[in-house]
Amino acid sequence: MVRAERVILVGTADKGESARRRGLQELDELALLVEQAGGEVVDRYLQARDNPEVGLGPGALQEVAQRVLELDSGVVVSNDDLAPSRLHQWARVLGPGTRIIDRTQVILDIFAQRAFSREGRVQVELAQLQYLLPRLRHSGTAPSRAGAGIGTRGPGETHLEMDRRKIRSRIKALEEAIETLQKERAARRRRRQHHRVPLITLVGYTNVGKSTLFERLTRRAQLAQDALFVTLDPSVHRILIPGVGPALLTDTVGFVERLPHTLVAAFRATLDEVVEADVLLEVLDASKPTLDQQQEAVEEVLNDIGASHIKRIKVYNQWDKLPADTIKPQDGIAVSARYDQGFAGLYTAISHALEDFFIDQWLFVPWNDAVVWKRIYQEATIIARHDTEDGSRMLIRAPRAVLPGLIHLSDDP
Ligand SMILES: Nc1nc2c(ncn2[C@@H]2O[C@H](COP(=O)(O)OP(=O)(O)OP(=O)(O)O)[C@@H](O)[C@H]2O)c(=O)[nH]1
Ligand SMILES: [Mg+2]
Repeated sequence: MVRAERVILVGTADKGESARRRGLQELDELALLVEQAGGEVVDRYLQARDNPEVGLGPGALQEVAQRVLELDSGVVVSNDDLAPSRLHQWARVLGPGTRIIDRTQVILDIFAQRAFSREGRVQVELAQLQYLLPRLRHSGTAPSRAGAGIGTRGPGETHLEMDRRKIRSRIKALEEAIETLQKERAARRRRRQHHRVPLITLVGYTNVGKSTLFERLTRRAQLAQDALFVTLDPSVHRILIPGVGPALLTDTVGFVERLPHTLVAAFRATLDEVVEADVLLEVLDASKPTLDQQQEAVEEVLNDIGASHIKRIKVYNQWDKLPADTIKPQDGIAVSARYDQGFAGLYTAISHALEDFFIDQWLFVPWNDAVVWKRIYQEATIIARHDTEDGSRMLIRAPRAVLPGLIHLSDDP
C-alpha cells in the first residue's frame, strides 16, 4: 500500500480570539479536504497577523520549513491561495523537496477524482491547466516539485512536463471541446423538456451523504421501474415518487467552503443540473457540529450560480447517529439514507414542493386527434373523463411546461 503523503497545513488569521477560532475551523475543513485527497495531516500552522492578506511572514515561513524537516513532511498546503510570485518565494524557502500546493489545488484534485463523465474530465483538465500555466517557471518547464501526489492528479497531470505553448494550445482545444459538449447537453435538455418530468437535484456540502441518498432513492425506484429506464446523462436517473409519478434525480459534486470562483465557472455546465432543477434537496449531515458551515457553503455556491431562488427542501441526513430523543428539525426532514429512514416524509415534502409544477386542466379531445391522445398518455395523467360521440372531455394533470402545447393542439368547445 502506498503511504499517505505527510501534509502540513498553513494558514493566516487576523489577530484576536474569534478570528483565531475561525482560522482554526478553516484549517479543520482544509484537513478534511486533504484527507479526502489521500493525504495525512501531520501538523497545522496558523499565523495571526495584523494584515493576513499579505500572507505568511518570512519568519513564519522559516518555522514551517523547520517543521517540514522535523516531521518528514513532503507537502505543505496553504489555506490561502498562492499567487505565482508567492509560490516561488515559498519554494525558495521550503526547498525543492517540498511540494507546495494551495486550497484550490486540493479541491481540483478532489474534483479530478470525482469527474467521471467526459464533460467533467474535460472541465477538470481545463481548470488544472489554467491554474498551472501562470505558475510554470520562466524557463518554460513545469515546476520541479511536480510529481504524483495531492494537487497533481487528474487529467491535467500528463501535461506537467509540457511547455507553455503546448499547454496554451491544449487549453484552446479543451475550451472548444467544452463548447461542443455544452451544445450537446443543451440539446439533450431540450429533448428532455419535451417529455417534461420534474427534475430533482441533490446538493450539499461534501460527504454529507448525497450519493448514498441518490443510490437509495434510485435503487428502490429502479426495481419498480426497470422497463421504463431511459438512457440519460449518467448522473441523471429516472425515479418514481409516490404521489408525484416519474421524476429525474441528479447527484452533484459536493460543495465545499470557499469553492474558488474560477472553479464554479468551470463547473457551470455540470451545475446546470442545479440551476435547471424544479426542487433542490439540500442534504445536510445532521450529526456534525458544523451544520452552519455546511449551510453557508451551500448558500454561497447556490448564489454564485444563480440557483438561490429554486425551491429547496432541507434534508437532515445521518439522523441515525443522533440520540433517539433528539428533537426533529422544524425546517426540514430528518432521514437516514443508510438505514432507509424518513423517506415517507421526504416523499411528502417533495410532492408538496412540486405542487405548482403540475396544473389541472379540462380539455376536449376529439377521437380522431391521434397526436393529442398520444401526448396525453405520455405526458399527462387523466383524472376524470366524460366520453361523447365526438370525443372525450377530460380533466388532466400535466406539467405546467407541456400544457400550452396540449391546449393549443385541441379545442375545448
Ligand atoms: N451513519 C450514516 N452514515 C451515512 C448516512 N448517509 C451517508 N453516510 C455515510 O457518509 C459517507 C459519505 O456519504 P456519501 O454519500 O459519499 O456523501 P456525498 O455527500 O455524496 O459526498 P461527496 O460526493 O464526497 O460530496 C459515507 O461513508 C456514507 O456511508 C446515514 O444516513 N447514516
Ligand atoms: Mg457524492
